[in-house]
Amino acid sequence: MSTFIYMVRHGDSLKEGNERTRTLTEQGHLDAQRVTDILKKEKIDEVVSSPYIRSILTVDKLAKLIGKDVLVFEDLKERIFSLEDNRISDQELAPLLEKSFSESDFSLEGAESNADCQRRATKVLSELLKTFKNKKVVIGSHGAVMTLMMGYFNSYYDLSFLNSTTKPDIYRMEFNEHELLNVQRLWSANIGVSQ
Ligand SMILES: O=C(O)[C@H](O)COP(=O)(O)O
Repeated sequence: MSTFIYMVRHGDSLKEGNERTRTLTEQGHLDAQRVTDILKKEKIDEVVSSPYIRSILTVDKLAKLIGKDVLVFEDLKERIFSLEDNRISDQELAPLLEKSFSESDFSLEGAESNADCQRRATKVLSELLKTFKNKKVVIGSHGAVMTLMMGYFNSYYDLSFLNSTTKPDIYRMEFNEHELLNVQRLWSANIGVSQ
């Protein structure tokens, strides 16, 4: 038996407003339905999420479908890039990520480094692998924290991987206990779209 973790990066989100409460765009909501359609075939047992609304909304339809509540873990939130409550701009984020993926302890004043974020999020992931051994668990997540959790098990999941992912995205990780056996991408933007 294996344990399956499904990393789900949230869908397209509104760029204005508070980092914690920013919601999905119309496209983001449509894609959350596609995420649900893809994952309903997987016979998921549990749905957990980052506390940020855009992640919860991306996996919430699936949780409802399987009759579960979304279990929210504070330490699954996105890496804290700056002390500001609002979104860091793409222009500021790109060089910050470059530096962070080459110096894992680097952070802006008072914020988190890649190493800090990876430590707290993999602690939760480790607990989930123990608590839900041999089950299938969906995690509503974000680009950086998802990459750092995946990178903990395999260094292939680095900045180039992060830059290659989409919003939303889905990766199925198969574990034997705490050993990562393989990863498969399940998201395809064309699923459910008539050609
Ligand atoms: O997944 C991510 O990269 C973060 O949550 C930020 O995404 P957003 O700025 O599109 O919400």
